[in-house]
Amino acid sequence: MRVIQFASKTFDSDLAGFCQGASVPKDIQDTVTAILADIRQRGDEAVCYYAAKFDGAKLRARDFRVKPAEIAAAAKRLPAAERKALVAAHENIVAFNKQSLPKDWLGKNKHGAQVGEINHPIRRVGLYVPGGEVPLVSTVLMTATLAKIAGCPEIAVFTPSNSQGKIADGVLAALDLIGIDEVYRIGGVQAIGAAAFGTLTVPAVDKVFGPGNAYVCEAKRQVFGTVGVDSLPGPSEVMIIADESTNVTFAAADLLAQAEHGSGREKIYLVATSAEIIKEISDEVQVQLKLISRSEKTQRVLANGFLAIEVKTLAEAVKVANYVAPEHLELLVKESAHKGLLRDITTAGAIMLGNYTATALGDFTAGPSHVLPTARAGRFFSGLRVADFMRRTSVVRYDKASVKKAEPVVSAFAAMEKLDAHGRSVKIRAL
Ligand SMILES: NC(=O)c1ccc[n+]([C@@H]2O[C@H](COP(=O)([O-])OP(=O)(O)OC[C@H]3O[C@@H](n4cnc5c(N)ncnc54)[C@H](O)[C@@H]3O)[C@@H](O)[C@H]2O)c1
Ligand SMILES: [Zn+2]
Repeated sequence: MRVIQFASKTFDSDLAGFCQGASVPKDIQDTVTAILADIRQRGDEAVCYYAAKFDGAKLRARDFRVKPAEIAAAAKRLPAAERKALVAAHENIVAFNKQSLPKDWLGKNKHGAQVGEINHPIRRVGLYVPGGEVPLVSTVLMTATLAKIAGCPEIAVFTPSNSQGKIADGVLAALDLIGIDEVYRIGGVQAIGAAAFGTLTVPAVDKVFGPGNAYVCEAKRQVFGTVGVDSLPGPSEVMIIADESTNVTFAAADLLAQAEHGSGREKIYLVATSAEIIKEISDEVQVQLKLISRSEKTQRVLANGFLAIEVKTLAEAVKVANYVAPEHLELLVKESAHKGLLRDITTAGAIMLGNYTATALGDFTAGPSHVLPTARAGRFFSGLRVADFMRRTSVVRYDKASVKKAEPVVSAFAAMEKLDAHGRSVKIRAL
């Protein structure tokens, strides 16, 4: 862990330097470029090669697609309590995300012409479900549920297998629950490349979604333009803003929870109003580290990806949060400060309010998608919503009366832009 003070002369550059560590280094960028080029050229053959290299899985192209019977069997095997959890989480996710289903609208402009917007689901979407370190069962629900609400006709899911070519039962059971049967047991850069460029076995998609490690995230960035991509959700981040009212045990547990993802590139931030609070919480982190099962990988994040920041006021904490744009932001501060912080913090992916709101509630079951921007992309991206699975077309209809009203405006623009044919095309309708 590193501690810096907001008041220090080098604070801005220290913070910038630490955040820079969340961006993708040149060697990963180059690796990704090379793999994508190979996938584009050799298709399935290259996918097999990289699945063997990175996941240890000996797959033939005809093994990529998971058979319906395998999905059904996994769903059947899932213990009742786990199935119940999937259903409960799904209910909250559906209820939350239905709220943001974009609506078509039709109105009139100042000329009296009809104007409006219509929305359509994106025809074919590719969802990435991480599975390198641990199978992210919840990511199935946090992406596929939204795609279903949007009404995407084709939903293809990509997730890495283990070295035996197997996918975790929970992931397949979640897909079964949502009713998705196009599933490919391929992950990493090779999955993103196959989804974007298409191969003989994998038809190309129109947009790729979902979180992943630095390789997956960088692959999505590089295929942007060939296909659409969502918010570049990379290795997890949490920032906790703490004051004297913070529950130290809870705060330490939440820092450890996001450090445990295990890709090793996760970032955790503790912003506190005194050095004592920082010491109490970071000591407690060390105590609780002994209680969790993934402690070795988590320790790596604690050593390299843990920044504590001492501030004098919550106004300073706001400045830090707005710069970092953390994926998850826990405001474990006195209740009287909540309203002001919600007003002033404008870049967080998701805000968790009050001592009882663990980030893990949002990860699994609260309702909003856990697919959230990282590495400061929260400055310009928001968390995944149903609208991201849709595209919009604007519609305009003039009649003779309204075109007459618009003609002088068009003629003036046509003259300014020296585009005679534009002006003429409207003038002849207004005669
Ligand atoms: N931001 C969000 O919304 C969000 C949500 C959930 C999870 N996450 C993050 O997703 C990440 C999941 O990472 P993961 O690693 O467990 O799974 P992953 O599926 O994202 O990545 C695994 C794949 O990475 C590839 N890979 C690994 N090492 C490589 C190398 N040296 N060269 C090329 N390719 C390589 C392999 O193909 C492997 O299959 C975690 O960091 C987690 O924090 C983010
Ligand atoms: Zn998490």
